[in-house]
Amino acid sequence: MDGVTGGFRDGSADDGLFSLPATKPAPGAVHLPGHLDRAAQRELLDACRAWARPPAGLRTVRMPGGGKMTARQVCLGRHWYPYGYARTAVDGDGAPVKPFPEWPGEWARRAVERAYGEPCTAGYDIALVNFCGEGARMGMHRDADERSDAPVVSFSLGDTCVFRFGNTAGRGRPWTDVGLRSGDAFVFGGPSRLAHHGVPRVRAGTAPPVLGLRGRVGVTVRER
Ligand SMILES: O=C(O)CCC(=O)C(=O)O
Ligand SMILES: [Fe+2]
Repeated sequence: MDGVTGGFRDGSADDGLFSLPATKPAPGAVHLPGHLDRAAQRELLDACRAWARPPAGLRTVRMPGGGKMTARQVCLGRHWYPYGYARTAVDGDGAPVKPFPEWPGEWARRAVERAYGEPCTAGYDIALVNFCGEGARMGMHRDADERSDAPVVSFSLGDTCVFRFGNTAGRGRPWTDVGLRSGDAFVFGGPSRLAHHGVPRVRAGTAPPVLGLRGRVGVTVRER
């Protein structure tokens, strides 16, 4: 058993919009289960499939220590590399990064408004799309390369993952393991904006069959 908050529910059920309660694993961190309905999930996944194509498409990220990230990534708006943002895929094919369309920013603002119950005017302009195939994971890290303190919004598609949400002091405990299912949103801002987080596990085969996706896609929307 993983120590997953609230347990895992049947990934084949379509719970519809807003049917499950939001939870707050840390101050400023809000999990919104079932935030995107199936139609929105398909729309976002179709867009991710297009964004993943070259030029400046899905790539393997090499870390300065010599390791490789097991999640593969494509960026919109600005290209993230360890550790900064560039206008071109500096550690990929060198092509200009694809533009960040207005709509994922609008989706992110809506998620923040629902999470915090107040208007959000953040000028979202970057998305990092991470694809976790078989066995991929993401180590504990902070999203610290943005100048803005606007909340980060993560949208989940495909297989359910364990999202480990920790603290600002370091990579270790205390943390809370949250099961993120396809369609969930997770907002972290305010005192949790620079909290460590990671994806220690993806549960293979739990994606909604209608998406036709093997693995998990996480889309994080940020303001530079
Ligand atoms: O996939 C997610 O939900 C989070 C990904 C993440 O932490 C990141 O892109 O920095
Ligand atoms: Fe992150």
